[in-house]
Amino acid sequence: MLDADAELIDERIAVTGDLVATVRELMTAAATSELAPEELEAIRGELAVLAARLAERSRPTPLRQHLDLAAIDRVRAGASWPLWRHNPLAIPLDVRVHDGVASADLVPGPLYEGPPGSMHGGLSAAVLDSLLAVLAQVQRRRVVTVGLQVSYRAAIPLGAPVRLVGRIVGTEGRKTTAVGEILLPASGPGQPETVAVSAEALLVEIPGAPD
Ligand SMILES: CCCCCCCCCC(=O)SCCNC(=O)CCNC(=O)[C@H](O)C(C)(C)COP(=O)(O)OP(=O)(O)OC[C@H]1O[C@@H](n2cnc3c(N)ncnc32)[C@H](O)[C@@H]1OP(=O)(O)O
Repeated sequence: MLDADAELIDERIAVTGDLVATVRELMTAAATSELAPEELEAIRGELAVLAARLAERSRPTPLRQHLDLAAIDRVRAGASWPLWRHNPLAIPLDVRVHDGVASADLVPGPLYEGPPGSMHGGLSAAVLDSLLAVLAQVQRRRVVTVGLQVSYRAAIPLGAPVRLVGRIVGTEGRKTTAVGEILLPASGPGQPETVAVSAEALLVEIPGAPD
């Protein structure tokens, strides 16, 4: 690949990431705005123009950064992995892997609501699935999840920080078992974090290099 091509791809990845981050802000603002109906209708018209402009040239699926062998080496050296940066429907996570433990911080926003005021269980499952799949892939295995068992132990309030952690507990042939948790902050100094959600994933290696 020519240097100029690589620079263009890097620029597209960066600019699209920033664009999608702004779209996420827009999604929250649209869903929660209390402007007058006529103002909302005017804004909708402006946004429809922008949506059509973006769609003038498009790709079949979202842009994505590949967790390939080079990226895995960077993560193993301490870089975080910006998961789902380019898909506004998914929850973005900066995944770190240190001493075999994957972790990420998250503040559930208004769009993550399931039961009133707390996080949707399917979204909790999705973030843990993603975290554990990245962790397995950082072991240089290209994997998909074939099973995910989730236990909801405490509600996760919206707007407050939580911590995701995951680790691998077993590997047998093509199969990897990994466990993860979503932790609520400790209520005070010396207090433990509360496990709000725990999950166990079974991941199976599929042919091909990690990507
Ligand atoms: C950047 C990277 C990070 C990306 C983050 C996002 C990742 C999100 C992760 C996902 O959600 S992945 C999407 C959901 N998963 C799928 O779409 C997988 C669908 N399933 C398949 O495609 C096939 O089942 C699969 C290729 C995984 C396996 O089919 P194979 O024919 O190659 O293998 P086989 O069926 O022989 O299974 C291999 C082993 O896994 C076991 N296995 C397969 N499916 C299972 C299952 N459902 N439950 C329990 N065990 C299962 C199976 O018993 C066997 O065990 P043994 O080796 O001990 O015999």
